[in-house]
Amino acid sequence: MILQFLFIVSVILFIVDRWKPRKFLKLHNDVGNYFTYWPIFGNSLNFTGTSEELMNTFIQLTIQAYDRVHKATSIWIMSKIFVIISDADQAALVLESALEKKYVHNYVKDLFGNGSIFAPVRHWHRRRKILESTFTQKYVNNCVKIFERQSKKIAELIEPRVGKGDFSCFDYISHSALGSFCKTMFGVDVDSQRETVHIFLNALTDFCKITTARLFQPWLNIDFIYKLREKQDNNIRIINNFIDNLISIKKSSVEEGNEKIGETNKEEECDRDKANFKTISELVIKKSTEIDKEYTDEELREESVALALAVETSSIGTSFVFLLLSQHQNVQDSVYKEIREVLGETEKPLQSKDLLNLKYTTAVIKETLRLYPPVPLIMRYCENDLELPSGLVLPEGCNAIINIWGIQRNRDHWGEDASEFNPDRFMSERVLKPNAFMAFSYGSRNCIGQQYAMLSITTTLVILLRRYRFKPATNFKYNKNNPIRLSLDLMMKHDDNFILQVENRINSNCNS
Ligand code: HEM
Repeated sequence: MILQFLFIVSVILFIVDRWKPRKFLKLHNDVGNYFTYWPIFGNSLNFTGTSEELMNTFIQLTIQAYDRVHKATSIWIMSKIFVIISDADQAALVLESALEKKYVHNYVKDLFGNGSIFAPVRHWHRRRKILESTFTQKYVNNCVKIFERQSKKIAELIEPRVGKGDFSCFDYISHSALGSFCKTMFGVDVDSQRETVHIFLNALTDFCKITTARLFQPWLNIDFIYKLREKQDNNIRIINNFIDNLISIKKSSVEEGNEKIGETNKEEECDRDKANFKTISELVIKKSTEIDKEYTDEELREESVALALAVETSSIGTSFVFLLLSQHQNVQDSVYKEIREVLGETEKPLQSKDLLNLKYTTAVIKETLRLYPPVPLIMRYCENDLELPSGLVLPEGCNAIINIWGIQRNRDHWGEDASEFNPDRFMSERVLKPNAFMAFSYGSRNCIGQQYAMLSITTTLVILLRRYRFKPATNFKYNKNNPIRLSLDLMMKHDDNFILQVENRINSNCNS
């Protein structure tokens, strides 16, 4: 029975493979790649293997793109064509004109529904309007107190790791960022629930891993063979339960007149009152009511799950910054020096205006996100024919992959030293090509949380660098011949889980 089914499916796929639309065949002819094409599978067999191998395949496609007329490659994922764009101007046009994320939305909708990040455009307009009115610079400035408190908790938690050799900083950072998110989104403190947070973050990571595998290897969607649906359903259940629980705590606290918001303590409440702090959930509900009708619990959950994923992106960015600082001691010294000069010796509460004055620190964060963008690619769907500046036409119905990784390392935009870590390039008045920095994307569907992410990363840097010096992990010095190992699972991470070492600054010799 199974064999018969597989035979019929193979015949159908073979026919589909032979009769691809002419416009797509022409597109592949104009763009193409150097990989082997397999009947039925197209290039998708190149995307099997570990998350690290997937990232390496992607890097190879980027290198191929640099040598091609349109600075792009095209791949067949079974019978679907994807054009991978590695030039800033070509990408900018696609990001401005093609707003749909149809292909990827199909794979993630069971979890994110119409949550803003992947939402179909008909839902996205309203969601974007609501979020945009919330994530203003003014609002984000008020979140600094929460970022500061959470970062101090990381500082306490890593204390036992001081001088004890290699450890991964990622889990500490990611727990803390989720803590900030739960506080800013719902006013709920989850710090005492480390195990629940851990299970939630693992489910989110596993969801991304399975989704990425399925995106590039569509046969993994045959559930009765691969049994991934059950795993994915379990991940979704864990993630939704966690968020639903936060929503219900928030709701009951509102009903009880904000008497007890989660496990908020008195001192924190006092701070919140001072800043007249409203949670993101309060603001989005208010805005949705003003626009048309109040967010349902389901809408609020979808948006919250999307934002939790976005916050995980920020944790990855923060961890890359620490990884690079551990490798570049001179840069770490300069950041520390700037922190002392701008913020002084005493540990006054941090103010966003001071953090925004940390120009070199900001340059270090941007340079890190340039070389190691946590979201290295974005998929968009072309609903109409789209002519790019190079003359290439992306026909209606094809998918474009914006190769943020490739654009941010393209020598045409960044010069011959494009793959070197040099924060000074963001200190100069004139960045070589401003739209080539796309870590937060570009155009009307760009990242809403850019200021939130930048301030939260800066706060964590300030708090941890004041107290600690970060050193490379044993026997690990990266260079051209020994690059940082990367993995790709919707987001890009360090495959060795951001391993480094930590010392007390007070005891370290270079304390200037
Ligand atoms: C270093 C951290 C971050 C990076 C690198 C990043 C990057 C991105 C990228 C590449 C996109 C896709 C945009 C597109 O499709 O064109 C995006 C979308 C988005 N991000 Fe971020 N993000 C970060 C942190 C955050 C944070 C902390 C939040 C909120 C708390 C956030 C909220 C969003 C939202 C809501 C969208 C969807 C925007 C839309 O579709 O209109 N992001 N982000």
